[in-house]
Amino acid sequence: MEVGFLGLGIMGKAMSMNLLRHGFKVTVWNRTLSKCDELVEHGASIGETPAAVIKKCKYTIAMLSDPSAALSVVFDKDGVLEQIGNGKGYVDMSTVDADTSSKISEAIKSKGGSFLEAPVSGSKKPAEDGQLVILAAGDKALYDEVVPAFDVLGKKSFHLGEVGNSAKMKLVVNMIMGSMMNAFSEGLTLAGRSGLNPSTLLDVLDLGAIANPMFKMKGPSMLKNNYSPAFPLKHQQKDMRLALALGDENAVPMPIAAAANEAFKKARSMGLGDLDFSAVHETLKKPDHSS
Ligand SMILES: NC(=O)C1=CN([C@@H]2O[C@H](COP(=O)(O)OP(=O)(O)OC[C@H]3O[C@@H](n4cnc5c(N)ncnc54)[C@H](OP(=O)(O)O)[C@@H]3O)[C@@H](O)[C@H]2O)C=CC1
Ligand SMILES: O=CC(=O)O
Repeated sequence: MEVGFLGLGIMGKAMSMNLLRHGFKVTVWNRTLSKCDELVEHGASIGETPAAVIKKCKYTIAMLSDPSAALSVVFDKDGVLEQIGNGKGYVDMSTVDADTSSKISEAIKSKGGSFLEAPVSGSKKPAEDGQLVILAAGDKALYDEVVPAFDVLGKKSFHLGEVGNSAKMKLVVNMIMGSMMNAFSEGLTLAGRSGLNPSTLLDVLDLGAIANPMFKMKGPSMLKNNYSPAFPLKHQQKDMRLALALGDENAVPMPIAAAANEAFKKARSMGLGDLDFSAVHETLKKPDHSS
């Protein structure tokens, strides 16, 4: 199967590498074109523009940072819309809001193409290991056609109905995750400041009802102040912001998510946006008055 891939950030690189490893022919494009080189070494071809990739491939996947990137790659000059048409499918796996996804869907369909939104749960490691959870919605025939690619990228795929449903599902999931990360950071900090060993807290948490892979994976590196990015904090804050807007639309009070969003904003203001989202832990540390 031949696929195009737009966006080779943390996720896109891992996902397209995975497709190559499983025998897919992959044509890649990235805004910073030099990031294509490593994929080319592993057998990928390069498309000079999103339009060139769409022209070449029957199916194209996108994995871009945010709504503005997702829209730009479709609507701007040399974008997806210039070459999409009958018989071509576009699958946007970026995390965006339902409105953005619907705009893209309508534009693609108006040109005769078919569209799926398919954001994913799971981070850098699950992307490398083909263990993502794929939340697809939109054209069911396209979904059925790209299942072989989803089977390589993920451990489970859902088709959630009409476009917008997957965007919403993904935002709900990440709203919960961002709130949990803040509670976890506060717990680690409180343990340390009140004279407990935070490592022992990790062991205790892992044995009880609130044990989860995120605490287990992130806890030890957070205690070492290691925030090497798997899921960049700026993207988690974008997801909190979009989830809060969804809450606003639906008149759902979300005081915990709102507080978590403020903490992620504070972290961004401290210059931590490109680090892992667990770096929100740093917002709780005492200022250093030593200098
Ligand atoms: N990392 C993770 O754990 C997960 C991330 N996600 C979601 O997946 C998406 C990608 O995340 P991730 O790979 O981590 O992000 P990165 O920041 O690593 O990569 C972002 C990608 O978007 C591209 N991009 C940004 N702005 C534009 C633009 N205006 N036009 C064209 N391309 C642009 C970047 O290109 P360039 O290289 O030129 O900057 C890069 O390819 C996000 O929506 C994120 O929320 C979902 C699940 C897990
Ligand atoms: O969106 C991030 C994730 O880990 O899922």
